[in-house]
Amino acid sequence: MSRVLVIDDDESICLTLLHVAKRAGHEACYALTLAQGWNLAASGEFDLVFLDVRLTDGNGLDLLPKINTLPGSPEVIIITGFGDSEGAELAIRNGAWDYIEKGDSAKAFSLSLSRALEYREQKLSALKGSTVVSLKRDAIIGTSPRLKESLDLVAKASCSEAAVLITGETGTGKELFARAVHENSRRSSARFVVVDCAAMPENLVESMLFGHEKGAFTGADHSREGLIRTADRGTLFLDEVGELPLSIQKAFLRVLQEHRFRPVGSSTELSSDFRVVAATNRNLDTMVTAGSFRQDLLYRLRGFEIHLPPLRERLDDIRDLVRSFVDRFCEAYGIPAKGLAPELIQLLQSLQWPGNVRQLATVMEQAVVAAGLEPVLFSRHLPAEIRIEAACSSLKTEKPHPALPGQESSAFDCSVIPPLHEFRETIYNEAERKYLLNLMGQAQHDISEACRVSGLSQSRLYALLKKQHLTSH
Ligand SMILES: Nc1ncnc2c1ncn2[C@@H]1O[C@H](COP(=O)(O)OP(=O)(O)OP(=O)(O)O)[C@@H](O)[C@H]1O
Repeated sequence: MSRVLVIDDDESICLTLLHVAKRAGHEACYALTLAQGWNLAASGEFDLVFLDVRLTDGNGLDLLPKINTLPGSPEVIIITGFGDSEGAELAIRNGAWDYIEKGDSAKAFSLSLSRALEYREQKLSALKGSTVVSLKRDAIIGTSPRLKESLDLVAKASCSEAAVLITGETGTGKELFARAVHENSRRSSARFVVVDCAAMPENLVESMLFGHEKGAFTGADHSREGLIRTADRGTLFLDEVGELPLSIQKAFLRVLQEHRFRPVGSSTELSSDFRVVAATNRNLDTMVTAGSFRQDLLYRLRGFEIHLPPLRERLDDIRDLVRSFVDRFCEAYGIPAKGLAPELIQLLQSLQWPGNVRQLATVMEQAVVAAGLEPVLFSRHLPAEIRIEAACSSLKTEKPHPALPGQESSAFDCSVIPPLHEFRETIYNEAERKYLLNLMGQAQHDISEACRVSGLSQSRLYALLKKQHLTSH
């Protein structure tokens, strides 16, 4: 059960919201002035405040920053009258959870209330369960239980000297976590040396890792220190370790065991006190079975294994990640910080994210650019392909279910319902694009033929192709 406060000078609105909150099983009370409201809110006992904008004794938005600094930092939903939506957008930018209009139905009030309280519950339980408070993790964003399990392992691995293997899909943050292991270890003042095993030409891998003497091979004009030596007293990060050629795997295993190696063309052995952290998005066990990865090396690398979950399995983190990316890109583009509409977050949480956090960052950069100076980011600012994916995934979640007596069965039963005009526009656009692709394919890119088949004029056809970013040839 949560505690809800309504601050509004219209008593009928207060009573409606009180009823909505109580029916959902929460305790609720109301205040008809800002002064009274603040007195109640300052007790710090509320989880959620419904806050009107225009009250007889002042503007609700002026109270928002004060409410945000209260110890329990309750969620705030702004109640707006007709024509106040600009102020409401500003409110979201300043930390309000959502805004609702006075004319909205009680169902809309109750939906907004339950979403805000659900978010709050997750936020509080994530804070409570935080066992890794002492870990330096500045760049790693997220509080989901799945992410925290991985952070716990970082904390454990950082206290040890054992090798660490970080696994996970592309873009899940493997390099970020590898850096966190280094930064939290006793080696943090020495270097973190990245070896991109996928990007090293096979004939140079050995000399890049072990170094070489002058004249060791054609083109070796100078002797060069290898990356293993550079990582002395620090951490050697083998990114994409699954791509390491088999011949080098054998030599590297020996270095891992003895911490001694011989640069190419040298007769002297050198030593290096490095700690290895490796990462891969491949299944190394399968590679071992297939004979393309050495079992003994895998055994050696797996001192600690940290698996990073894909973003779709920790959707709770999306909000914080988006907040951080939007702030970062606004700063980079020199535009004022933006608020985030809850419907934007819900849409982002409905997607699969095959490129994980990296893909989310790219999408948010595009959205920030598209929104320009608008103060709040909405889903309409997202790139078209993302909105289409969301619309299609909501179509796929359609599940036939018998209608309850007196209730119509819903055509699109999905958790994220976009506004109808947005949904319609997305589907319409997708259909139009498919039509044009088929049309141009069938007409073999002959414009006159395409016009004949479609009944479109040339100028209209060109305009449509341009709109859909399709070429006419
Ligand atoms: N939890 C996170 N918090 C903040 N940023 C993150 C997080 N996870 C990943 N990123 C960002 O996403 C991008 C990709 O991360 P990173 O390069 O570490 O992924 P990766 O798993 O090593 O990817 P790949 O397998 O493709 O090399 C980086 O810009 C990184 O800063």
